[in-house]
Amino acid sequence: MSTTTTIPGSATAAVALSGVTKVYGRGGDAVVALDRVSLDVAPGEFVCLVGASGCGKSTLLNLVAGLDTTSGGDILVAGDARPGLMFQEPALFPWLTVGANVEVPLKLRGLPSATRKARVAELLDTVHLGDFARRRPHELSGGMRQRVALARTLALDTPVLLMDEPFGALDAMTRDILHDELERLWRGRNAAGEPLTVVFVTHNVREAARLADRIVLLSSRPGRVIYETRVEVTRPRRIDSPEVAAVAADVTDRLRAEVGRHGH
Ligand SMILES: Nc1ncnc2c1ncn2[C@@H]1O[C@H](COP(=O)(O)OP(=O)(O)OP(=O)(O)O)[C@@H](O)[C@H]1O
Repeated sequence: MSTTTTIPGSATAAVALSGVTKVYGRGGDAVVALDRVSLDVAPGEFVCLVGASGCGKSTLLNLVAGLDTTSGGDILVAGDARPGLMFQEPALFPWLTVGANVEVPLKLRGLPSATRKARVAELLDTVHLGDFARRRPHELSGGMRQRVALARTLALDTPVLLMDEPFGALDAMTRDILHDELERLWRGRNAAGEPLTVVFVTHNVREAARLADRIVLLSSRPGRVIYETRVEVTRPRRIDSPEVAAVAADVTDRLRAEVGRHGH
């Protein structure tokens, strides 16, 4: 049915889902992945989506990204740009240098060469990879490759960043550093009056409590919003702080109860 649309100049929500349903397949084989999900994400807000495996988190992001169409309901995304999407795998072009990878979206946007070079340098500095422009992806660590992927996504100059378990494959220390960097970058954009709205999917409740303004818990399949909580812990946060642990414990209890009810 309907698909992603643009909200012209909307000041209220950067992303708005209204009664979104997604059914894969037909007849007896049909799988209801999402069931009437409604969710408004404010401009500049950082929302983490958590839920049991298979509850439809990736489906929801893919729908907002416009990679797939809904079976019912509406999704509205503010602004002209398509949302940027980042996955667990950085999916870089291995034959291109780091700089050339980041340049790809700028080329696709038709920007002139000098503008592209300056923007690539700026973006690589933002993710602390200013000295690595001429390297190739295989010469970098997993965390560095994910930073390149982040720089490439930011090159879209999108106001909406959709992140699907982006740090799920990284070790705890690297993930911790990338949490700090993402938070710094996101806060910097908001402080500069260029709001960056983030919808971040994770299995890791601690990670959600570390990063989110708001955590949204989806039920086991079919995914529905069953709980939301604002994370009031002062930023910058530490993943091992008692305040973050307390938020994570609350959400984990609710997630356990949900998984217990459904057996998955
Ligand atoms: N293309 C597809 N065709 C049929 N079923 C699908 C398709 N994509 C996803 N599904 C099903 O829809 C449900 C939701 O999948 P989705 O990947 O969105 O969940 P998820 O919450 O992101 O899972 P995980 O946490 O394990 O990554 C699952 O039962 C999945 O098997």
